[in-house]
Amino acid sequence: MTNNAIIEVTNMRKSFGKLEVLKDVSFRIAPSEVVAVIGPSGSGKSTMLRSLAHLEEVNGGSIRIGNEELVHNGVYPSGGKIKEITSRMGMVFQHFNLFPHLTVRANLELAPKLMKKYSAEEIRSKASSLLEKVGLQDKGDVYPSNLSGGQKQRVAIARALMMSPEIMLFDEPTSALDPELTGEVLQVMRQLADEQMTMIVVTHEMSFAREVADRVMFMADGEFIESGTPEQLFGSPQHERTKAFLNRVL
Ligand SMILES: Nc1ncnc2c1ncn2[C@@H]1O[C@H](COP(=O)(O)OP(=O)(O)OP(=O)(O)O)[C@@H](O)[C@H]1O
Repeated sequence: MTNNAIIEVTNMRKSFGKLEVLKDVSFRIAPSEVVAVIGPSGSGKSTMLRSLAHLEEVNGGSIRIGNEELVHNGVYPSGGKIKEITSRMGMVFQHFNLFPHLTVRANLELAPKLMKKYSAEEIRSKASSLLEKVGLQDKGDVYPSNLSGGQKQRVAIARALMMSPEIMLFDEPTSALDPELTGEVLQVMRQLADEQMTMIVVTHEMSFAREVADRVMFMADGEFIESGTPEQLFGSPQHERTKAFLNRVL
């Protein structure tokens, strides 16, 4: 898998001051793979994901996206290279992060307009088809404050898809939602998985990890302790820490 991995992380380290949050993290993700990252609160899952999207800068290690290095042995490239690499990834956050002063449609259209990636007409038609894809074709003119949490998160997913990412990163996308609204978001994510989108999903949603992920990675104290298919990880976890965590959450 080394050569065809779409994401390759090698010896990634990240500290906040004296707090070592990621300790020598290495993993590879294959194209179209759906990986769920699970683990206790504070174990470094968000930091790992945010580092991939360059929302945090690591202190050491390398991150390769496709054939390009976002960071090599802790050193970042200069110029527009970073933006070019991170534009291949879309990210969805726990708290949606929509622009409150923009309509749903304007939220979708902002980044591609700024990046001048498509013509105005293409942007409009892409926004319409993505709103339809997430079941919100009638909400284009509405402001985020008038949407439910589940609807906001579906807008956030559509917005991330506007730039035609090759990889989608989800940071606990359903954690801020009322339980009855998680289903509609997970449904959209399942559809993306079915369409062969490469996805890394940090989640507390064990049913999603079990049913949709190709692979589940268990993180604790800034390290990946164990990784396997959902059957392996949930059925016969090998490490005591994985067992203890699953006993607590299942
Ligand atoms: N910007 C920051 N500055 C200082 N410390 C931080 C920062 N971001 C995260 N941390 C700390 O890093 C550790 C890991 O946080 P992180 O959010 O990555 O964990 P997590 O596994 O995603 O947790 P959760 O499941 O609760 O979201 C925590 O101790 C957190 O307080």
